[in-house]
Amino acid sequence: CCFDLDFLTDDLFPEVAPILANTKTLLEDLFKPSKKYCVEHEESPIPSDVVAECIRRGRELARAAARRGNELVGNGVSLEDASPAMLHFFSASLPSEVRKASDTSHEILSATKLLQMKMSTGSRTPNTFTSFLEHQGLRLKDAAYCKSVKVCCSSSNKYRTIDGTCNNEEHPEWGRRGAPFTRIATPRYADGLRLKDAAYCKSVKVCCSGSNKYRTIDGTCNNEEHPEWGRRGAPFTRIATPRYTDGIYAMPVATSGRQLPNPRVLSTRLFSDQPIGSRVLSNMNMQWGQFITHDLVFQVMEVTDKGGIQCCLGDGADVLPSEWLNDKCIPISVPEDDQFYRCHGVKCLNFVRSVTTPRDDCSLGHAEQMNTVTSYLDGSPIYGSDKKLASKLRSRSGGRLRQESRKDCLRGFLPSVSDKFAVCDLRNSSDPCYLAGDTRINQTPTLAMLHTLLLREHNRVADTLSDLNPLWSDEKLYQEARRIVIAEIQHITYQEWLPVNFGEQYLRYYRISPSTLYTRDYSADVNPGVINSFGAAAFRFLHTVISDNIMTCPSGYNAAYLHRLSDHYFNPSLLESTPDSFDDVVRGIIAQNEGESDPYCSGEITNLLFKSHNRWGMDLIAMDIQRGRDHGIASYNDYREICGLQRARCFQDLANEIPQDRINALQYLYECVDDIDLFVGGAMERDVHGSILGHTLQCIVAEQFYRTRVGDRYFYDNGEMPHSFTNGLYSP
Ligand code: HEM
Ligand SMILES: [Ca+2]
Repeated sequence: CCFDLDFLTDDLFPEVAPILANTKTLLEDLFKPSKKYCVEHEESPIPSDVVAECIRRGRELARAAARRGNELVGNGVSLEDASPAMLHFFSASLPSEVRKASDTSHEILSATKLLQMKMSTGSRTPNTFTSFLEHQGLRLKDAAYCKSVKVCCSSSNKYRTIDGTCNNEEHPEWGRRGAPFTRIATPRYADGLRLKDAAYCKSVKVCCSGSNKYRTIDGTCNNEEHPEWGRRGAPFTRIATPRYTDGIYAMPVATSGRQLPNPRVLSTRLFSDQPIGSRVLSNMNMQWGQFITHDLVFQVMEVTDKGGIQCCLGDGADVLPSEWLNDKCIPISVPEDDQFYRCHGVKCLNFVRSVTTPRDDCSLGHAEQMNTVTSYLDGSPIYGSDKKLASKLRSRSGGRLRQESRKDCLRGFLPSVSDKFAVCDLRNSSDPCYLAGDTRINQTPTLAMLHTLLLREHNRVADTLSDLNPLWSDEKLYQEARRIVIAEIQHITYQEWLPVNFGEQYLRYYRISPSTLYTRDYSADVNPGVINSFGAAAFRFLHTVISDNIMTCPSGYNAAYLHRLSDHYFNPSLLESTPDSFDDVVRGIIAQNEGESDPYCSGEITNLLFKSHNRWGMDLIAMDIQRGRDHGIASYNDYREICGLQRARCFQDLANEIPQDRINALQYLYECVDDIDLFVGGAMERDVHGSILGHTLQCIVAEQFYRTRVGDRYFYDNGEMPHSFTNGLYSP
């Protein structure tokens, strides 16, 4: 029963690294014949040396892929500044911690893939492999065995501690009483599924200080048992098994093994452009929705060391040939007969995979995408999700945030970014381009407007507090003002925005109804992390309510001017063209109705997204569909079941939730009812009573907002906690 690692041979390269296989020289060194390993029988746990070897080779493979990506950019395969594809990256570089986590996760994914190929040579199929792996993982996760050691040290450290902790400042747990013996050789245990090598992938360790009246900036230490929950950089949580073709990371295919329907075709056939306005909801409702989205979730795309990744020829005429294609590319191809793009000769839309991250315990397994902002509804777009940025945004006096003044304007504006031309699409160097706690800030003028209102609100509250408490420090004023502004955001969201959009009755049903009293709903068992299918599918349905135009109204509302959305992406100068402009935008967004929430979508976002100076842009709906696949989001049918509906065995079984004409369209486009993407199937459902969503998307959205509230120890209406608001803070 001996086997060797020769299974890692040339013919398997294309499966692990299809793109690298084209440049074989890179791989020759990686897969030299290796020494022999033995296993006793097929069902025994995986021998640790095999795991170690797969990890080593996976690491090399992932590093070779990253090197190749950089070389491609060095050879000129790169995106033009201010092109639609480049603007979609929001920022050309990612923070180093995000890059590092992404690199490690690719090493883990490649190792998992190699291991899968090894294990599949016996009775185990690729599909049973991941559940097998999970079982191994579970075994390792139980009991005290896997709790990572957390040691907190106080700053005064003149003397040794009694138990040996805090001697080494980087590793305060080294040498402590109760430490495991160290090894100088690999143990002969058959359990090595976790990547224990500290330098390679550290299980997440978070240290919390005792004083915790205020939230941390990065979301850590909210949950005292699991201080890592909800933090910036956490993996998204899943409520369904992912739909990857190989169970690990490969893009999903149809049940038949053929390609799933083309996302652009689904977008044009099912989400056509019909300007129907909502009868009740204003455009501010849309804007608030996007703002809280940015508070809860930000999945970023992979980049190279040198910037964004190019997947299509510069003019979109085709996909790049495979020898120039980065392995993180998943471009959307455009069919020849596309009504819009064919006029511009476009056959390829740039699209890149989301950054993945290791699981908190570094275990092997399928891909998890990273949320680069805090999962809590905590004003992170205003304050930032990391300490460095948060600090850059503060004025360091009176608890205020930095703001800039403008001639003839009473109120302040957001500060300016230093690299304006890199992140905005500007016509003149005097055009504004703002810095805030979130890099998506400049996407539209109305988003920047809401950010500005909240910045002004923070400074207004800080000034009021400072008048009332002249002895408070800058830090105290900042934290107290931040606490109040976060409470306002939570209150508006739960008390007003959710009921108006999703129906009071349903909020009661899902136990997230607003309340005017203190609550004691906090539950330390609820993980507030963002559910992958919420960000990558369900909440994106609200893209259908975006209007074609931004409206501005002069004071007195005696006129209304419309500005095409596609002329204003990444250029917020509409807010500053005259001293009255900002207020005109505020009046306009309140007076204008948002789009109806139905599967009709503005061409401004399905043909012209981030168009800048070009004649064509990207398609947001095609992106939403492709993103769901990139994240391995389970199918619509799986989610029907999870949300309590009958699983459909044929298209006609959808009739209770989806109107007949849409069933016909789905049947025309998809081969099998099990293939329907969650975003698409969910969007086709009839609204449930009082909501703008159908049953399945509503169920995911409601689950998320339940977790966001009940899993947040600092939620503003929690009573009887050390950090709770006192009653009547503002009473005279
Ligand atoms: C003019 C308005 C808007 C524009 C231009 C816009 C554009 C975008 C873009 C470009 C993405 C990233 C797509 C990707 O790479 O996968 C995105 C993601 C998303 N959008 Fe919007 N959006 C807008 C409004 C909204 C609104 C109103 C909502 C919901 C209320 C929303 C919810 C989302 C969600 C949940 C994501 C995923 C976020 C993430 O995972 O990072 N968006 N949007
Ligand atoms: Ca947040």
